[in-house]
Amino acid sequence: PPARFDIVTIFPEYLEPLRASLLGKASARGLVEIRVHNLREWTHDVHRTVDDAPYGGGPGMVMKPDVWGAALDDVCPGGALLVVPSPAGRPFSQATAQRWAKERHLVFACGRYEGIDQRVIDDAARRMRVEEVSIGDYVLIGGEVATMVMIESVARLRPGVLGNAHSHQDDSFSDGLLEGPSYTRPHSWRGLDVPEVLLSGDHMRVDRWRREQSLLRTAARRPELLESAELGPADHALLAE
Ligand SMILES: Nc1ccccc1-c1cnco1
Repeated sequence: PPARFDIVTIFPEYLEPLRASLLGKASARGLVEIRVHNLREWTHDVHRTVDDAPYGGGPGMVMKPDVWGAALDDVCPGGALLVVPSPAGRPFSQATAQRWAKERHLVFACGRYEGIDQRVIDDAARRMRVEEVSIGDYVLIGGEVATMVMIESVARLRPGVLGNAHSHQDDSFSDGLLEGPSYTRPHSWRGLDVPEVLLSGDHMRVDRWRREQSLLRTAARRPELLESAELGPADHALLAE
């Protein structure tokens, strides 16, 4: 049965890229089902108002509870998992993607930066699971781009979506270290040569070199990952150099 992704947004055109390329093909093949809903369909007034000034004052606008409540009543049957992208959310990670890949039905509520009236989330939590999630510590205009990031990382884990090209150990994060440098032909390009170890045909040597590159890159760019990675004595010796 296809995994279903429903997205509620005031910028439906923002989600068009999900119809293109890989995910477009996957949905054409019935592996996933992506449906985009325009929040304004649930507005009550002639101006199709979706937000209003915040109680307590302050900058920006807050999205109206009655409009969102009507939309989620229609879009979220019982049993769906409601995802609310938010800068104040719990951090999204590959572990989150793995967990969500098991879900039949995910609904994404795309709100603006100042947020959605809290009662929408409190009311939804009475009848479904709700997760407020951040994709990183930077400010976006709304939740649409975060939603595309999360849908891509979840959909690619669904069987058949990536064809057999999908490497099952998950890229950079399989052993907790960053992926090192990659090379392909030609072996010399603009005066830059591929490290000769990779042309040696000595697989033990190649594997060891790749491990060293991952360790050095992780130490340089993401030292905090080293604490949770499984390092052997050779790894510690290299990092102590
Ligand atoms: N900045 C935002 C504004 C609106 C909705 C989500 C976000 C967000 C999600 N992850 C980081 O930021």
